[in-house]
Amino acid sequence: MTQKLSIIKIGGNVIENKTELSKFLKLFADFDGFKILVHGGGKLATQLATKLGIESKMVDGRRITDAETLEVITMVYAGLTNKNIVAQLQANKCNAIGLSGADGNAILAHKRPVEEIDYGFAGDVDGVNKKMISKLLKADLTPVFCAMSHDGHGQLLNTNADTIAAEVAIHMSSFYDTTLYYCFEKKGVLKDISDEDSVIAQIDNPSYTKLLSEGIIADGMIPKIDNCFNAIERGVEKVCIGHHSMLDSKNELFTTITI
Ligand SMILES: Nc1ncnc2c1ncn2[C@@H]1O[C@H](COP(=O)(O)OP(=O)(O)O)[C@@H](O)[C@H]1O
Ligand SMILES: CC(=O)N[C@@H](CCC(=O)OP(=O)(O)O)C(=O)O
Repeated sequence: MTQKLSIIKIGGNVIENKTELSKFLKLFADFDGFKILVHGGGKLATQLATKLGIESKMVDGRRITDAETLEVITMVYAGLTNKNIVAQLQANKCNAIGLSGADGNAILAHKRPVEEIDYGFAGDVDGVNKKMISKLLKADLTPVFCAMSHDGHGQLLNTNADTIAAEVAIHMSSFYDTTLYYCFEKKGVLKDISDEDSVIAQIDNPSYTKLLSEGIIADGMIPKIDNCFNAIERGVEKVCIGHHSMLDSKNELFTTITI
């Protein structure tokens, strides 16, 4: 029987809130089975960039990553955020190991070609070192990935954390039955953004098209759901979007994405 693996992504609004982050990390540490954590941290990067006098530019939810911005995000994602999360997981008796995509050649990418927009040092994923990651899991280590990949020629690249989570889940699904969880500050995909309890239980391709045309799904939720469909279409068993308390088995209110 194929073993189960959970890939869990935690969003930037939770990372910024110390109390909520610590609640989430406790749930994550107690979560049964093989697991991998992927974290964002875009908001913290924007805050540090502002303090340093560097303007942050986003296009369609993606950061334009020039050389200075790459330095900031490396400090924030692979440094401060990743190491704080790992230390807190260790305090919860979860033997976490923090990784960027360069560590152990975990996530290989290429710099996004310049078309209408030059995203700078933004990476599109080409491959995931599933053998290395599997060895870590079997050694009882829990990988914690930040939103960074590399090109194999010495260049670090910025890759959206939702995409890192989907790509890791897709590649690991040749070894494991994988479930991908997108955890954030809301209870799921909402029918009415002002009503926290209006969670849509299931979204498939036709209902997604309708929700998009009605403007119910917008902003950062669009690339998130695109990543969900990509994952389901490429071998991931199950994809859920929900509150960061979703890892509590008592919590049954969240959104499931199906084809
Ligand atoms: N229908 C919807 N239901 C829930 N959130 C939505 C919806 N439409 C847009 N959003 C927005 O999408 C955001 C989540 O996307 P994003 O900020 O990229 O997530 P993350 O915090 O995981 O990085 C929510 O904070 C919310 O403002
Ligand atoms: C290319 C790109 O846009 N990368 C993202 C990576 C961080 C991220 O995805 O963080 P959240 O999950 O908290 O949004 C960025 O720099 O904002």
